[in-house]
Amino acid sequence: MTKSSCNTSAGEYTNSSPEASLSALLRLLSPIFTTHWSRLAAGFLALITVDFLQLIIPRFIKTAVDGLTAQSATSSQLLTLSMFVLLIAGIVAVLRFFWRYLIIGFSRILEKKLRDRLFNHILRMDQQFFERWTIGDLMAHAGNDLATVQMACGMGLVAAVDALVMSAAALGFMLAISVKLTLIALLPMPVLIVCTRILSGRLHQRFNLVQEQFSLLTEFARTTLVSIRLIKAYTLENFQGTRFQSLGEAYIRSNLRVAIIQGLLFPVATLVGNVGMLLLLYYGGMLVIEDTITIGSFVAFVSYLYMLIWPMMAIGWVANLTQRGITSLRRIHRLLEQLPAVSRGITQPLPLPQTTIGTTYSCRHLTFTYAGTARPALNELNMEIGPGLTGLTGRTGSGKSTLCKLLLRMYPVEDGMLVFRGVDVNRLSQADIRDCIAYVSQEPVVFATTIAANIAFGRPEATMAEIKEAAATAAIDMDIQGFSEGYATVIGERGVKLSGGQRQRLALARALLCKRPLLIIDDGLSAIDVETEQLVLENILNNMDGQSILLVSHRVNVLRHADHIFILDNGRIVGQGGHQELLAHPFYSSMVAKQRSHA
Ligand SMILES: Nc1ncnc2c1ncn2[C@@H]1O[C@H](COP(=O)(O)OP(=O)(O)OP(=O)(O)O)[C@@H](O)[C@H]1O
Repeated sequence: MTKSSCNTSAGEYTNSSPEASLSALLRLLSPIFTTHWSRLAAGFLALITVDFLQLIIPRFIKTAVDGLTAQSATSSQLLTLSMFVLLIAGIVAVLRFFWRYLIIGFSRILEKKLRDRLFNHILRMDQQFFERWTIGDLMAHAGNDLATVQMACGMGLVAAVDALVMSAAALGFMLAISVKLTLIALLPMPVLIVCTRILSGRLHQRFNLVQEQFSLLTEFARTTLVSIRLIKAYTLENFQGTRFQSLGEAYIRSNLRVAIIQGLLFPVATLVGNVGMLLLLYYGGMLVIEDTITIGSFVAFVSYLYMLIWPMMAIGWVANLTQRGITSLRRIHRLLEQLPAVSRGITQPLPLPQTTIGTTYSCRHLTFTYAGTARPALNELNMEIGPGLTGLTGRTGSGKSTLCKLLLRMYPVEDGMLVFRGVDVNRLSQADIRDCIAYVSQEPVVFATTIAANIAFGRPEATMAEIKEAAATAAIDMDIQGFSEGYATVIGERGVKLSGGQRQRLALARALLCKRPLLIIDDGLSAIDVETEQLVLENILNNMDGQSILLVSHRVNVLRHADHIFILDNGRIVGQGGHQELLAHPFYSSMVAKQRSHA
């Protein structure tokens, strides 16, 4: 892996990838179409049958009207014709249900399959990806883009086929009655196509704006509720309330702008259709007077002209839907094309060496620069981690968390810089390495579920006894017993029912339960008082079974237990050794002095 791949720029993920060709987009959809071809075929067969049956009805009406004008129609003939019309209407109703169920159902299946694929793909991405794609972008892909593709592959396809069949057949019937009259009646139709194209384009734009306004509104409500304590502390209730109100007003305004277009679309179509009807009435009437066509043909012609209005509108609508569907599919395709930089180039990972002794991790001249920054966050680091307790300390911003994230394979590193159990990490699968590591982050992540479920997050199959054992090692068991519902206590959104120290110990219990060979605690005990921290550490050390622990801390009374301590400054190792040795180190000795005076 080259250096440039470690410094992937924002453009590499977002803009610089060439636009996907239509054939690439088709390849994305074709497996879904192929799997469900029989469902689609049955749906379109029902749709086309409905179209033809609808086209037959005016023929019956023509026969009836001609019979009536010639005064040759009998009541039994009229009854038979009515029964046929009724029968056809019944079949049309049943078939309409089926085409909708089959084709629109297919478009929902397609949407679900794309959504599942997208979701699973996003889950596999690395940290660099999440720094470049915002949650808003990803939600837009999962929401708007998928909905647009679903619409294009559902109603868009229906409208296209429907418009094609209906317009071709209606035109055929109209031409059979009178070529001249057909041409005259169709004169206003191009206006209808253009109007629908323009109006439906505007409708989509305005509808997108409505969706954006709605996202803003819900995101604002979400962030306000999440940070409610901060808002109360700064007495920002009125301020937030006013901002919410103005966002709500913008949402209403954009909805009204949509309503204007919707209000215009059908009246315009009817108006243009009626102009056609006006021409038909005059010229068609003249042809009846001249006896060129019968009254029945005239009536049938009127029905066919009405039937043409929808396909003509559909042409403009389908063109917009297709255009939007392709744009959305391109965005989804671009997202699916992204590969986690961490595993880029690893086609056949080597098997992970199995070992009974604690996991060893080696950094060899490890240098790492975050994308978009000039200065390396880690510079020429050489260190060995494990077995036993390894301490890591240093000033804030010195690169401690960065090192933890690299060990967790959240970012790519150059070949040979990180070696796990004797093998270059770039030759191993990311999942294999992560399966060996339990991680406690600086900011504990807790879920709005029970305490037991929070602890068992990494091992959902763990027994209650195991959960309690991990909680006892993390010295949180007593606190949990204090809650009226014990381990079944639901801890609220982001663990509001717990103190900062309790949340940290909960996160630690979760990591301990996984019993993985390497435990990384990135300043994960900082919110715990010194005595409890001491107790937790002793518990962990007493329960160690050949494991390796990397403990990031600023506290000497914790670090003193480490077999080896590394001191980082500006991304470089500026000191290392045991507690006693480091007492002579300026940074370490000043830390000792400060903490002694605080005690
Ligand atoms: N995602 C990122 N993108 C760019 N720079 C980053 C990113 N994360 C961290 N940095 C920078 O890398 C440097 C090291 O940060 P890091 O979080 O590793 O420090 P730390 O030693 O863990 O600090 P602390 O003790 O405050 O947690 C800092 O200068 C920080 O600004």
